[in-house]
Amino acid sequence: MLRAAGLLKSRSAVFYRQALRSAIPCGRRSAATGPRAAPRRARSVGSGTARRALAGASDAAAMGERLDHAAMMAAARALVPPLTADSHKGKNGKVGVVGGCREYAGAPLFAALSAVRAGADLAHVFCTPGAAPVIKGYSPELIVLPFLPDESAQQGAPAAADAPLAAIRPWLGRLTALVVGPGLGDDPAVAAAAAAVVREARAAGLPLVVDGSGLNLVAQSPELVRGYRRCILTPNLPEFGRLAAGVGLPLPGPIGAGWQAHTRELAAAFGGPVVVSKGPVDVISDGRRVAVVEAEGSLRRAGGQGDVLAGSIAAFACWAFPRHPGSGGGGGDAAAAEEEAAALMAAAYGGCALLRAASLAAFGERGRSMLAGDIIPHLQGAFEELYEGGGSGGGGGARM
Ligand SMILES: NC(=O)C1=CN([C@@H]2O[C@H](COP(=O)(O)OP(=O)(O)OC[C@H]3O[C@@H](n4cnc5c(N)ncnc54)[C@H](OP(=O)(O)O)[C@@H]3O)[C@@H](O)[C@H]2O)[C@@H](O)CC1
Ligand SMILES: Nc1ncnc2c1ncn2[C@@H]1O[C@H](COP(=O)(O)OP(=O)(O)OP(=O)(O)O)[C@@H](O)[C@H]1O
Repeated sequence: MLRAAGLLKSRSAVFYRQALRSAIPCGRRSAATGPRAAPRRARSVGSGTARRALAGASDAAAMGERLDHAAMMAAARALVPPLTADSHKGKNGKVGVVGGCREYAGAPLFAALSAVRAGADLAHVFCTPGAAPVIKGYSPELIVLPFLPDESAQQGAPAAADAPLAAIRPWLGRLTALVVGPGLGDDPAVAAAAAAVVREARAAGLPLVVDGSGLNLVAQSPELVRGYRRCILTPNLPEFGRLAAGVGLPLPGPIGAGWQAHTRELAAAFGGPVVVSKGPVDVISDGRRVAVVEAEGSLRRAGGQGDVLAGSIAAFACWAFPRHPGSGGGGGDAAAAEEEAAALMAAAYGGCALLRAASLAAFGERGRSMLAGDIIPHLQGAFEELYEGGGSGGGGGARM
């Protein structure tokens, strides 16, 4: 048993190291790290395919100031708070997740657990009553607050927002980042409540990560986040298309990675938020600059990986704005705006690189059976390897 555990551990460590090497874009790898030391397993050799598929998306670099990988990783690393003996509970981040309904209880669970596994101290899930027992039953770690409207109650959308907001409002002031959308679903009353929470969070300057169904809200009402600098939108390709339609940005041809080449334009159309366009590579832009996360990840496309990413980014967002002073709104000091945008880009990049490294390790262990939940135990080793200079290699066989 112990031997088996040790074996798993050392095998995981190999994958973290592979992930670290592949986190360095191909063109720079030989200069920075020399040739790959370890042979790659047959099932994790997809990066060439991915990069070919991505030919269009990487052109995004030509459409804005391209930020360097090493600089982005250094910026992400600089956000990570040291673990110190005088720290108190909450100092390293309190993440809220607005999401979870009867259909989708897994998405907020993945996001919230990933946030705490990435290093935030506390995670709260604001969900519907139908989702709460499932989430709570799965993890005693999470603070589960069933304050979103009951989907079965058929309330009118506008009126329904008042009571949920009143219940959630006192908690918002304690949070350091908020994820909106994983598993939120499309019930109008739930959507209205979530929109009200976004407005309130924005008014308080709370960093937001908007994902999943939350992006549908933003596509329908772009003004919710337009001009808000402390916001990261994390669309997959269909969500990217809906956001583009929402702000009147034309996209060429059918859905595909080529759309990612328009990430900078989409971010510019929102005029504040950072956009993370997920796909074969992750393209990140604040509307001016572009960073492309090309690290190898998993070949599995099991559902929920975006939720793990949203939670991971939220942990970095907590560290980017520890006490969220200021408004994060438009106008004001240009230097402060620049600094906020850079911090948010670094948070997004840090989360994307982490998710890819942990996915690669989970894929190495589970192959075709890999699920989103298998990634979460690997956040530890991936994090240590990428951001703390040498990992435990842990994760194999651990629980979420
Ligand atoms: N366990 C849970 O609780 C989980 C809950 N989740 C939550 O569910 C909610 C709705 O999310 P969603 O995944 O159903 O909606 P969306 O992302 O619009 O996909 C719709 C369809 O678009 C397609 N498609 C997708 N990607 C594509 C691509 N790259 N390129 C091309 N096509 C692509 C694909 O359709 P297909 O092409 O296969 O017919 C896909 O089925 C949301 O709140 C989310 O957080 C999830 O997090 C999963 C785990
Ligand atoms: N074609 C791809 N090739 C390689 N990696 C990918 C590809 N598509 C997605 N990924 C990886 O998966 C991550 C999540 O992207 P995905 O498109 O699965 O999000 P999502 O659909 O929002 O997820 P969820 O199932 O949680 O809703 C990306 O950040 C990237 O690391």
